[in-house]
Amino acid sequence: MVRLHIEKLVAGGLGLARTPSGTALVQGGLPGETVEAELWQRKNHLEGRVIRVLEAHPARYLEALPPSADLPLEYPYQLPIKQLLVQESLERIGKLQFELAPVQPSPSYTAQPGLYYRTAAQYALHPLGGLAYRRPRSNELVPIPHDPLIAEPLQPAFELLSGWPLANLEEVVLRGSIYEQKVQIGFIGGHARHFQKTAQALVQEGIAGVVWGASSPKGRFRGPLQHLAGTPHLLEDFGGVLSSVNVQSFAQVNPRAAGLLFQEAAQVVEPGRKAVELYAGSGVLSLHLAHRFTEVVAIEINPSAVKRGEADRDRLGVQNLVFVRDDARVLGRHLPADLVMVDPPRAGLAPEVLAGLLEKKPRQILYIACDPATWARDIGRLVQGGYRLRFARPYDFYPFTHHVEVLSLLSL
Ligand SMILES: C[S@@+](CC[C@H](N)C(=O)[O-])C[C@H]1O[C@@H](n2cnc3c(N)ncnc32)[C@H](O)[C@@H]1O
Repeated sequence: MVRLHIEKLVAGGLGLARTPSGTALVQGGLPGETVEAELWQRKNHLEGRVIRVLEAHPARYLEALPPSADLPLEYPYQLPIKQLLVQESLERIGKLQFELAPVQPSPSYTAQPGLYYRTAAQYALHPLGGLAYRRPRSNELVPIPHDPLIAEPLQPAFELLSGWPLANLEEVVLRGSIYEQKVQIGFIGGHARHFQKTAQALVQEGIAGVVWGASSPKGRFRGPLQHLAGTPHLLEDFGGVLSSVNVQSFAQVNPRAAGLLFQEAAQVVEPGRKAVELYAGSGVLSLHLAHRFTEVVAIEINPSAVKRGEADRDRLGVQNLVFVRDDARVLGRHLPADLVMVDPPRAGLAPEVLAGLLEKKPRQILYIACDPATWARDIGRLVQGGYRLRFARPYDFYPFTHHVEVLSLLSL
């Protein structure tokens, strides 16, 4: 066991500390804290985990939070940490000196800033009843009697499920809408036919809809899926664009913060003839930008997201947007374009996408990222390939966690 002083948080939410044997990256401490940690050797650095906090950060948040909340600090203190984390990722991984615009805080949903913002959450079922979280990087189940990160419309559903007998299930998923003040539930695992009656009873209790998904090694809702009861989707307001959301496909979990990002994205790009969005989900970003282009193509792999996007487009009367259900790696077929927008999963851009961008060289690339490390890697490569980074701003979509979103614009 060693005593360490945590200097700062780095990408991945790990605390960086210096030791006589080299740099250590530890899980569980906050910048400025003195901790006792156990360490082990990784390739070229030490890694570890905090066992005890010896001198806590004066603004440490002391109320109970779920284990995913790895930044337990009073809200205003979280923001400079995220700003620095993105800035340092860009310098260390992207090898770029560039001054970021100041972090955009999450808008408040209640009188308590930073809490009650998430409109989606997944829980495991504790063997002794109630909902539980899997501790990050382990299989340990931690019971959670209350989750102050989920938005208010999800709270009654959380209570209901906590006391409901839900045998033979692996996970429950919640997706709510602040706009509609309603919630959908997803059941994962077991057999759909065992949950028909439960689903109907939940709808009678006020749940808007229930969907079942088979447990699949490919991931949540990547196997067989069945709609069990109630409505198939909800509407949510993302910065003035009403977009459909459902439990089984991706949508941003902090709608007000995402709405601000989409609005700023629409302002920072130069208008043009054609825009292509890769990793488009249901195309909320394209819907925000469509009026600035003659033609917009949104490419997304998930069929449910494409279906929702097409319905949203028609409901909103947007006529210059087409969806293509395909892999982002086919981007070459849709270029040239004046703008390519990307919002990839945490792994960042697929090598084929990066190569396609560098070959076809669209004039502008709008890059939205949920992982600063892979974003910085990709930005570094695009800059090496001739682009200039023009604008980048961290957005706090995920208060009380180390996660941070980035909006950025590159051009030739
Ligand atoms: C971070 S989400 C962004 C969605 C959307 N921009 C939004 O804000 O709602 C990433 C999206 O990429 C999609 N996706 C993942 N891999 C893909 C691929 N290889 N080709 C196309 N879409 C992909 C996922 O289904 C998901 O909808």
